Amino acid sequence: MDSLLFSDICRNHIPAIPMLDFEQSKHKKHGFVLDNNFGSARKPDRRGLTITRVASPRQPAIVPSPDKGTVDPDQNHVAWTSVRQERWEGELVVQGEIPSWLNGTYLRNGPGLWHIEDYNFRHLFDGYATLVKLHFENGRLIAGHRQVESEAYKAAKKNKKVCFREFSEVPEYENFMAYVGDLAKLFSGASLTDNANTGVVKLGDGRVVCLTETQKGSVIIDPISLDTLGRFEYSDSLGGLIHSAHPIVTDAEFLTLLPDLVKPGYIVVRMQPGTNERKVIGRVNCRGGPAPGWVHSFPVTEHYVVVPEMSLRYCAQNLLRAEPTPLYKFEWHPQSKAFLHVMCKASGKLVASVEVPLFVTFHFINAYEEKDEDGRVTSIIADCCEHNADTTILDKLRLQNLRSFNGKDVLPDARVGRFRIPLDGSPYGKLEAALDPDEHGRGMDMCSINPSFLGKKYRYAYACGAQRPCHFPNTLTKLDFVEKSAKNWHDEGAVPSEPFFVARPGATEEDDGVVISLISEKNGGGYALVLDGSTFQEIARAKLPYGLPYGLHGCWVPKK
Ligand SMILES: CC1=C(/C=C/C(C)=C\C=C\C(C)=C\C=C\C=C(C)\C=C\C=O)C(C)(C)CCC1
Ligand SMILES: [Fe+2]
Repeated sequence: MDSLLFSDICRNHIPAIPMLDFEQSKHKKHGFVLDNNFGSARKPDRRGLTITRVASPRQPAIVPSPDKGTVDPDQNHVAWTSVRQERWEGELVVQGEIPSWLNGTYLRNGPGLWHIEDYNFRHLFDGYATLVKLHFENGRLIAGHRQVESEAYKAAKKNKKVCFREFSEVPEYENFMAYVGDLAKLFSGASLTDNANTGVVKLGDGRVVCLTETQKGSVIIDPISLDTLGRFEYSDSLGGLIHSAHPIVTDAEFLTLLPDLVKPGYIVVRMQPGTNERKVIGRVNCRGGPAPGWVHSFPVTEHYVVVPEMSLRYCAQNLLRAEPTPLYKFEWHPQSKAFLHVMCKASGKLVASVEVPLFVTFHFINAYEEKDEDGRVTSIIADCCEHNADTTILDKLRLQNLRSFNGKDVLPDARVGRFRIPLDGSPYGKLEAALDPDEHGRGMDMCSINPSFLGKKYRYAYACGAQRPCHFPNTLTKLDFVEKSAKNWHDEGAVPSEPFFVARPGATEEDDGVVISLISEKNGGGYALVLDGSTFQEIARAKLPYGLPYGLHGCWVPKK
């Protein structure tokens, strides 16, 4: 990716008028009618009421409703409202000061379009991938967003309906034979989605890839224009349908897990920069069953890969079903227990496999090796955003729940779950909270660390916490595992996305850098936020011309 002068980017950038918006295509989507300057949008609410919502922050988005007084904006929070047009780009006015050393692009991926025609999706994870960028250069900020042109998204636009199996949504079948035909395609993975809506990574060779949990949902994008360049085709013959949505990516390597749904286990693979070929490091056989546990993410240390075997296990039948079950593609098998397996990166040898207390996590934070006075590795510490072994968090992420906050404190408790895995042959590992969950309001997910401390003993992590009452993580929090304390940032009624840490070039202190997040405001607006990584105080913000839907994970593409 050639470095562009800021002036080039500004010159080439799309004028702040939507290039192509869902509303101006020949079919109205949900009746949105968007004028050209983001000034307003009118949307029939679920009761057919036409709400005129003004994007201007000066006017409240609360509007009269015939049946129950004012409609609280939380009923239509912009975080849970589909992105309003397909793409946009423009320079933002910065309040405060962006550090002059912050030069590069923060990309954030997420499921930002939750309807096709008049059909609303069921779950947060069903949305079509919406890629957002914040390009920082010499204290200035260009923002933009664009839909990722997956086959699933293009087919949905063309056929005006869901055509591939998403997280909870599956295509409607004309008849039983069509359903049978789709089952056959499912075994080949053809009917599973490639809607790469979960994360985005910059490979060591500079290619930028959007990801989801299907292997086919690996899509190469241009980090400047946000164009979809094509599918990332793996050139090996490892096969399988699923992989971890959070590979471990450094300039030197790419590690991921391929769950084996046939013979329950995990294949640990490595891909070198500049290639598309994954090579097997080793294999872990599951100790529980009937299927592998969900591996949305996993941690590594300097020398080991930690393979989590959660009791929330894939369910092949649920992958086939026409209707979702309460746990979607998964089943909860507490009697099958939970395990952590430790594999040596160099040899692929299994060096430990311990039973641990039941846990539910999407996101591991980091892991590191503990050594004795002779430098021998005695145990491994692995930290995760742990939901107290409670699977109801998946239901809380249904869009109906996210869009109907009534002020009750319904967000299930979560904590930093710290595993201690002994490497002395002991059969059991420990799990406890790394700090008092009340330090971060007992909300915990969507985490990041200083990437220089990946796999190493670390002191700080950044995540989303909770200021209660709430129904979704609504704070940004900086966790200090030495002081066992947290600093919290909160904007009343706003929904912040993952706090992403970017280290200051040349920094030696772990928290010397900034934390970037995109905030969806209660009034329907949105802004980019930059916090100081050390003080966790706000140093800059820049309002977006329109509110953005919630997003999941990002990456940093430094300016060369
Ligand atoms: C899981 C499978 C699929 C889809 C996965 C997708 C699209 C995304 C998963 C995203 C996750 C797990 C995000 C977690 C976010 C957690 C949050 C915000 C927690 C907040 C709580 O406090 C496929 C692609 C359908 C294939 C089958 C498996
Ligand atoms: Fe994730």
